[in-house]
Order: sequence, then C-alpha cells, then structure tokens
Amino acid sequence: MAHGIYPYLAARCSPPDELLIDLFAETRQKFGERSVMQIGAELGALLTILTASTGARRAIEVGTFTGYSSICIARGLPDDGHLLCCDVSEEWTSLARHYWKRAGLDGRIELRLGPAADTIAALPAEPVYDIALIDADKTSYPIYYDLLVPRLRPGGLILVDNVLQNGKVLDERSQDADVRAIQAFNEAVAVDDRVQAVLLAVSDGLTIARKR
Ligand SMILES: C[S@@+](CC[C@H](N)C(=O)[O-])C[C@H]1O[C@@H](n2cnc3c(N)ncnc32)[C@H](O)[C@@H]1O
Repeated sequence: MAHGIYPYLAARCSPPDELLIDLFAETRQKFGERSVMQIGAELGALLTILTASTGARRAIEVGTFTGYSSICIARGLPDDGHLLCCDVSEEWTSLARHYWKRAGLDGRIELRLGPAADTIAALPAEPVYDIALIDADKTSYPIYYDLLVPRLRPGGLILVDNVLQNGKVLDERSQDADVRAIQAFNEAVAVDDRVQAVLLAVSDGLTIARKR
C-alpha cells in the first residue's frame, strides 16, 4: 500500500463509540503493552459490517482478550444470535465480561475458557456457524482453521487476523515461529479449494475465506 495511505483510510472509517473507546483505554490502563493485542477500530467496524450484512446468526471467535472484537461481532448479530468466544485467560476475559454486560450483549455471548483447539474439537462437527474469527496464538492457526471449516455452513466466512505480521511475511528467511507459521498458513489457504479466499491489507492483514 502506498506510503502514508493507511493512516489516511484508518482515520476515515466510522469511529468507535464511547463504549469501545472506554474499553480501549481500560485495557491499556490495566494491561499496559498487552493492549496492542486488541484489534484496530477499522477492523472492528469491518467485523460488524460483515456479520450484519451476511445475516449471520451463529458466530465463533478464537482469541477474545478483553472483548473488543467480540463486541463488534455481537453487534452485527440479531437479538437471538449467538457468539461463542474461546480464550484461555480468565484475567483478560473478565474485562470482556464487564463490557459485554455494559453493552447489553451478555445474553448473546458465551465464553468457554480453555485451549481453543479442545473447545472447538468438542463441538459437533456440524456446519452450523455463519462466521468465525481467528485471532489467537499464530502457530495454531492451521489447527483452528481446519477445525472450523467443517463447522461452517456453505457460504459462511472465516476471518483471520494478523496474516501480514507487520510485513514480516515478505521475509522468506524469517526464523520467527509466528511469521513462519503465518507464511505457511497463507500459502495453504490460497490453494484450499474448500474456500474462496482474499487477503486484505486491513490493520495487520485480514484473510476472508468463504466456504464453498
Ligand atoms: C490477539 S489477542 C485477541 C484480541 C481480541 N480479538 C481483541 O479484539 O481484543 C489473542 C488472545 O488469544 C488467546 N489465546 C492464546 N492462546 C490460546 C489458546 N491456545 N486457546 C485459546 N485462546 C488463546 C489469548 O489469551 C489472547 O486473549
């Protein structure tokens, strides 16, 4: 992307509301540098748009942290929609729970604590999910993806965050485990004929894979 264009477009997306601004600030105040794990506001807006415009009713998220992405997805669901959140951290997700309540979304969101691969593997292998977000430990992305594809309805979307690794995916000699895992993951998704996929330069890179 041309130099300087990203801040321009990020500043011209619908801004986050007061609740998301408060969540961003409280995450930073409580968890310091860890707050960089939060998704950006422009990706948050895109999550709500994709969830709402596809008419999604059942969603699943791998990697919840303090809840920013989950709130954006849940806001795109209908009142009787359901989002299943998978994370390992009681501490980080306790802030998410607080904000789900404040947002009036706690009835729509369920949290399961534990390794996400175990949580997803324990779900029936039925194609019932309309939309999924993967945003957890990068080396496990292929595992999450392969567990999620059969659980997604035809036409459903898998969204995958951080697929550019701050541009480090271009370094074919990288020894960084996360970068190498994402490089391999991106190659595999591009030739996976179970889906139609596009890699977008939104935030740190977002893959959208639509199940055929
Ligand atoms: C990048 S953060 C997620 C950010 C979140 N989507 C947001 O919008 O704020 C990654 C999260 O993945 C979780 N995580 C890491 N390893 C995991 C695992 N094996 N199973 C489930 N969650 C895991 C971490 O606890 C952390 O909360």
